[in-house]
Amino acid sequence: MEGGAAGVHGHRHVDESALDDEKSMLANDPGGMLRATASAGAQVREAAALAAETDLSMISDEGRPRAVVVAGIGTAGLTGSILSTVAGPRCPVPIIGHRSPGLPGWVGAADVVIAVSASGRSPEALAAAEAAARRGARLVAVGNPDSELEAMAARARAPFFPVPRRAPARASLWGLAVPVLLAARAIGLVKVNEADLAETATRLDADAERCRPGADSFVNPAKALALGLAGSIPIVWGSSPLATVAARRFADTLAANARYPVMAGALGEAGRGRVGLLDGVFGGLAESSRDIFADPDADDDGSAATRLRLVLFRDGGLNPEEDADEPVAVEERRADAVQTLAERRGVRCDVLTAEGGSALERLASLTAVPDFASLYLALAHGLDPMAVPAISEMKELSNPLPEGMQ
Ligand SMILES: O=P(O)(O)OC[C@H]1O[C@](O)(CO)[C@@H](O)[C@@H]1O
Repeated sequence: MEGGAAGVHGHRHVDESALDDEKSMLANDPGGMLRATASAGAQVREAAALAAETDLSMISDEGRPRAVVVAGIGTAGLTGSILSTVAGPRCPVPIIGHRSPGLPGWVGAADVVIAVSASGRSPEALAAAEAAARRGARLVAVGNPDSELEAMAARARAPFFPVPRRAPARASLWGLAVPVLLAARAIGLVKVNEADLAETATRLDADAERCRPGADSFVNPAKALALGLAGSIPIVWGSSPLATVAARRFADTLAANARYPVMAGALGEAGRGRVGLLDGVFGGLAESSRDIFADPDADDDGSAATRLRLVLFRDGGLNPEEDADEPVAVEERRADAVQTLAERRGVRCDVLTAEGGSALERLASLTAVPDFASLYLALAHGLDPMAVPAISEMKELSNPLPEGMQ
């Protein structure tokens, strides 16, 4: 049945066969989200090349700042979390993500502000750039060339990293994140080198190849992950700070692309509270009352059973001990423990384990497959993964009418 409001087309039940036909999948993705997501590796290379042409002496000459504020919302805001995790727990300068318009009151001339916006016009990034310039903070701007943000950076004589526009912003994660990292490198906060960038891009390319629309579900990890999640309430927990950034990204893309409600967070925190969900109505109770001979997708009344599905992002013990806040062995034991808990209660669990040497590559290894999975889940429900009318409707309803139209 077609459903939804405001021009949303889709169906509640998942159609697995929709993922078998490459041609119809591409037709159901008119905005080209599959293609844009496959460009992640290219985005890393392109951003690194464009960044090499940006003069950063203005921010690097003044040495180490008191703090770095990464200002932006949505995907742009996530770049602040990526910077924090790549800088690691030993970073000598606080890195603060700021997701509302303007800047915290304490930000001033001793600080660096990185304003990020894919469109170059989010009120959050623009107000932060404006406040940074007014308060004499060192400003760097990242986003759409020929935008208001670029003009603002030019007026403030601040470096600007152009990120060629790929709508929507969530399809530009890598194009936005790399300039933020390179700006932080210029002030000595991260050690990302050219080899890390090249290896990260290569890994993103290889994952895009494994997850390509033409690869069948039994060899395509993203289609398999999507079909496993179908009809469930996903819970996505990360075993380490880096894995938690990837978990939150998956929650963002599952919500925006596939319109699934997701709970995401750090396993350390969840283990002290939310892990109780595994026992509840959608967890152990749903599993223990399930008739094993019944259609796995149908309840007594014929409707789909709603159950939790745990997706565990593990850092794989690759975090160097001396760099970690807590011993890797503790993270690993906690991840093993939650898998055991899920197993004991019959809650299904997918595990994604990070691979690669650098923090950036490990993060990439935990985002590529899930990014594609969110698209396949949307397509299996007949949803256009790009168009989110609720966001425009929300903006329309919450923005004041222009002068003269009240
Ligand atoms: O990166 P931008 O263009 O500032 O947008 C911020 C956020 O707003 C949205 O465009 C929604 O309006 C998101 O897709 C995005 O992450």
